[in-house]
Amino acid sequence: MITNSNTSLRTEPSPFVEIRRQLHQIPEPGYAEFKTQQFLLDYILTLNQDRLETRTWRTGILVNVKGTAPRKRFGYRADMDGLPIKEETSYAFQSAHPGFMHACGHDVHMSIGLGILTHFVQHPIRDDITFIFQPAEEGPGGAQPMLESEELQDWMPDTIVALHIAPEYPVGTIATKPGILFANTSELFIDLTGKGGHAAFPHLANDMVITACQLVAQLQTIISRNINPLDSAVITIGKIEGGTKQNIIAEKARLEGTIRTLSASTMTLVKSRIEALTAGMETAYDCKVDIDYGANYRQVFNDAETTEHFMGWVRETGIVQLIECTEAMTGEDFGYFLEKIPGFMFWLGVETPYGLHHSKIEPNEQAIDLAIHLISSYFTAMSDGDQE
Ligand SMILES: CC(=O)N[C@@H](CCC[C@H](N)C(=O)O)C(=O)O
Repeated sequence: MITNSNTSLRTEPSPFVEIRRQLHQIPEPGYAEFKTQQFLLDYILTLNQDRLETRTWRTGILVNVKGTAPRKRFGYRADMDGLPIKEETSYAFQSAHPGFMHACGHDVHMSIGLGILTHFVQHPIRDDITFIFQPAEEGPGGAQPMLESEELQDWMPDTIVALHIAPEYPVGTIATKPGILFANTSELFIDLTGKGGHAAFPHLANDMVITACQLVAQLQTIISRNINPLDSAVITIGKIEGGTKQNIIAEKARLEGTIRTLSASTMTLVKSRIEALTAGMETAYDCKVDIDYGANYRQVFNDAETTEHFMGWVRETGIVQLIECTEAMTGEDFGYFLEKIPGFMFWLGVETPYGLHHSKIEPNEQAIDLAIHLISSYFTAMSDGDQE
């Protein structure tokens, strides 16, 4: 049973740690966050509804907390989906969905969202706040269609904030910077079709396992030989599939990966090199290559004025220690929100030895209450600071 509490006066762990543990047990893929959506809706219904309005959009949720005399609107966005990873944590509250795991902290992001929401139900401010629980961040990307959705238009924030857990930073710290924080991304799916055959007669077939191996190695030469060493780009092939049996030459193979760049022009360059290399493979290995770039995300670009103001406020209040970080090659479809709405994303320190997308990641839960307090205090200060 979930109960809510006053987040500003808390001296012991809040119920939002327990909420995170419950969310952790029900990780679901993008646009299939049905249980997660229901869990969040059930919790929201436990709150006093006087100032609340709730809408659903696909498997996502929008909540409006009405201010007392609104002049503007703040926004907090949390992503909802899990990853296809078999969990290997030491938790007693492991995933109940075999083969799926919250290994990117979205359970933490959502529980923090509910904590901030609870705070403002209990301590309303002058201004309105939109809470955006967004599906499909890991793919195919819920941010862009949610931004364009009818449901969000009259609750569009004037300033928006999101956070992402950071295993490498201690609890009690956050890290951010004005400008680019996360990279441009593009998914990459390459299907190779050759000619299958008997393992003993390779000269009569075109083996797509061999072609796939060559291609994986060649793709890395784009990074090492085509990209200016002072620029940055990543190509990761995270999955290879090919063939049917050990003594059958593979007719088909498939590579699945992702491209990361710090500029749109470098993304164009990487894609044109992939196309040139694969055209060469078609000739060299007498096969057919089909490329699909899947979901593409814009860079996460923090608005300079809003971010610098937030960083100054964090230094002044000392609620957490601020680290001015460099950009990372992670991707986030929150970049679409930041393209339209001034705001920022920051890393939340949850110090843990295993990184994002690792089956053993165990974020330090003490960061949950701290983040609730930080964002609640920030929105309150921004709202109070504008009083005439
Ligand atoms: C924060 C984080 O880990 N985000 C994901 C976003 C994935 C975008 C897309 N599905 C892709 O793989 O390119 C990341 O992997 O950085």
